[in-house]
Amino acid sequence: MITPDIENINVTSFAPMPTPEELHSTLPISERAFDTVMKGRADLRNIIDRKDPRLFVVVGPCSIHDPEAGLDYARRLKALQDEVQDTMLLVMRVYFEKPRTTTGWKGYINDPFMDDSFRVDEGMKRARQFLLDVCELGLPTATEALDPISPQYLGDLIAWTAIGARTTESQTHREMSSGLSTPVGFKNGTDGDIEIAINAILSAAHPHSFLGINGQGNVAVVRTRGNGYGHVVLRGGGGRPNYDSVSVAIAEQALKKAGLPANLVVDCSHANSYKKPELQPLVMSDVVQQIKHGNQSLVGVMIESNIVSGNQKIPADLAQLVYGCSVTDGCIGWDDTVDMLRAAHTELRQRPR
Ligand SMILES: O=C[C@H](O)[C@H](O)COP(=O)(O)O
Ligand SMILES: C=C(OP(=O)(O)O)C(=O)O
Repeated sequence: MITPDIENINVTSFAPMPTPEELHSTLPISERAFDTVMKGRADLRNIIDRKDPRLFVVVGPCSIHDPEAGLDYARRLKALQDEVQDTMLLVMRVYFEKPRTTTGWKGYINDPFMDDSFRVDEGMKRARQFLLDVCELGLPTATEALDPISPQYLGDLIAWTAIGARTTESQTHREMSSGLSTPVGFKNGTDGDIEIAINAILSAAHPHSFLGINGQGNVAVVRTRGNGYGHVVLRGGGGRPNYDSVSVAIAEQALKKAGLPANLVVDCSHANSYKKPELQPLVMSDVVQQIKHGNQSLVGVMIESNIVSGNQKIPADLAQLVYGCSVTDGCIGWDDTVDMLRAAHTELRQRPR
């Protein structure tokens, strides 16, 4: 029995959710989506294992808030993927869970109607539908795993996972990562600390036992195998970027010292571009030059991109929202995204093999 007056003093209610299995049976994975996810994960593992010389590119909106615009973006990206596929593997950034520095909209799962109604049940369903739609286009997806329960609902539709700068040091997220089915990129901390990401890789590579839920929605002790595909995502921090060749060499040395393979991803956004989206192409071009000059550790990049550049505040009247423009961090617009990726494609064709 839960005793009122002493327990859950600050909890106002518990709203029921469908179980992961119920949501899977409402929106089952299709054959095409299954193939996309399996191929996407295999391609990513092959890139990380150096069996595939391409660069993987996690590219897409800072967050999804309008599935129609998100799918419009996905169709454009799929066409671009077909064009650049011999040098790059494009994986769409499909971020539904936003970690906030203090408060703010926490993403499409938490508040899909953006009106503080917090219909997490509806958000999870719509998120799953969106992921299915993207995978059915043949485009693999990447997301940030923030809530440790969400992967039970959506994990079958994800090819690459990020653990964010604010949670890389969290044991809960390292445990969760040890059971994820995808390669996992651990961001360095917001202060620029890469040691926490290295410790996260070491921790997540081990088996863990921790509390979670199973497919039937029962509280369970989750026992994991350990995830051998953890890697560092350099996102800058503490007021300075860390994508330059010296920072990359420092990260390589730190990984070597920890006995880990030198696998690095550069996030062109966030502190690497001082949160100025228009600077992302400069970061990307620097990374591509490092690769062209023989760097062996850079396996991927991340780009925050949308149909329309910049970002917008969420207006009280949602009809005023600008179509295809971020409601969280600023993004580079579509035309610049195409230019940036085509330029990288041309350069990467000349990379040493
Ligand atoms: O990329 C996303 C943001 O940088 C992150 O969610 C933090 O956002 P905030 O500082 O606006 O809360
Ligand atoms: C929150 C994000 O990044 P970081 O964790 O690097 O701040 C993000 O990529 O949306």
